[in-house]
Amino acid sequence: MSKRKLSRQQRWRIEKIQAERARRAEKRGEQDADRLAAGEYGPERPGRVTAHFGRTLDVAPDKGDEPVRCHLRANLEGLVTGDRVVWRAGQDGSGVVVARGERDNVLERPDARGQLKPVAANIDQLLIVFAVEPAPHANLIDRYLVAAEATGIAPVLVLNKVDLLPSRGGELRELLGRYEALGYPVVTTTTAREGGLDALYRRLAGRTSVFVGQSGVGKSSLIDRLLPDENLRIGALSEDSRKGRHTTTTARLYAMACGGELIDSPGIREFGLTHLEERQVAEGFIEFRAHLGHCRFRDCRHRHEPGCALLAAVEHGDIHPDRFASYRRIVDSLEES
Ligand SMILES: Nc1nc2c(ncn2[C@@H]2O[C@H](COP(=O)(O)OP(=O)(O)OP(=O)(O)O)[C@@H](O)[C@H]2O)c(=O)[nH]1
Ligand SMILES: [Zn+2]
Repeated sequence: MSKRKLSRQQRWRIEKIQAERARRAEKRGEQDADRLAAGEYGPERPGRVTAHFGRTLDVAPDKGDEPVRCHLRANLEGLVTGDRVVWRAGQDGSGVVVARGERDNVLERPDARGQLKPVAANIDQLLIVFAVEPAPHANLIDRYLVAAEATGIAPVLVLNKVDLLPSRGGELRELLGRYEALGYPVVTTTTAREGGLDALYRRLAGRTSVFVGQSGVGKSSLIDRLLPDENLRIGALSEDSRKGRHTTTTARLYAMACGGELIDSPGIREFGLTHLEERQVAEGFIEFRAHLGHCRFRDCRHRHEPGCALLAAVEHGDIHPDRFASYRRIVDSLEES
């Protein structure tokens, strides 16, 4: 409908609504200005959420700074650990978060009802930890990689307990070589030897990381070494839980001595294959991407279809048969669930 066709009454109503909006915005601005003038809140500053409990957040003004306990301005929702925010300091040592910055990415986990909920944001890398013992199945590594690819967060493979590796490296080294050839960074670690984490420190420096992986691979052992004063922090956590907060599911952002930041919670470590579409699984195998969309049938499921570009790529040695078998297993497991 063109403007000209609006009746006088409609025009009047629209003008009235707009005037009301402008008046309210002005009033809000005045209130903020008043408070600022009265010294109630300091100027706007950047910060990053290091923990959150409902509408209360901890915000670190800068890397490694002691966080400031903040509340959320009424119109803000859904902030998570790792979010970049704009906040203002109050006089009593607390603060108010007034805006959320753009997110590079967000890590989601299913809640009790199976619905995906964001738990952390702005993560540079997902460190997928596996170990010489319990030995990883290639399919398990692929599952993690597919899930990581679906989040858009760069995965890094961390092989821990290399002190248990036979001197020649054996099959596991060969397997890792295959992932390196696909372009995935691989880092080896051991907590059993001096200097066993040096390569990991270099990987962590200057980035925000999350550790994930199967039980028993050594995540806690690694994180204990990265956060030697974590006991203090665990103390802080139990203090929060006495107040009845759900701290066990709260992700926290820690500054590490090696210069990087770590986001961790028990829930995050269990990150795995969530609800994915068959398409996403295929796209999660990075070497498949060049071939996707080239099958004869648009709805090809890459099983026995004639003219399937993926099957042809396996035939020509462009896709490793183990990776293709792994893809099949993951797709089949989606159907079962
Ligand atoms: N030999 C050897 N053992 C290690 C190494 N790192 C960890 N371990 C041992 O592996 C076992 C499991 O380590 P955790 O750190 O508890 O593993 P986790 O991944 O945190 O396991 P969950 O808490 O079950 O998720 C422990 O007995 C550790 O002492 C390592 O580099 N070499
Ligand atoms: Zn196909």
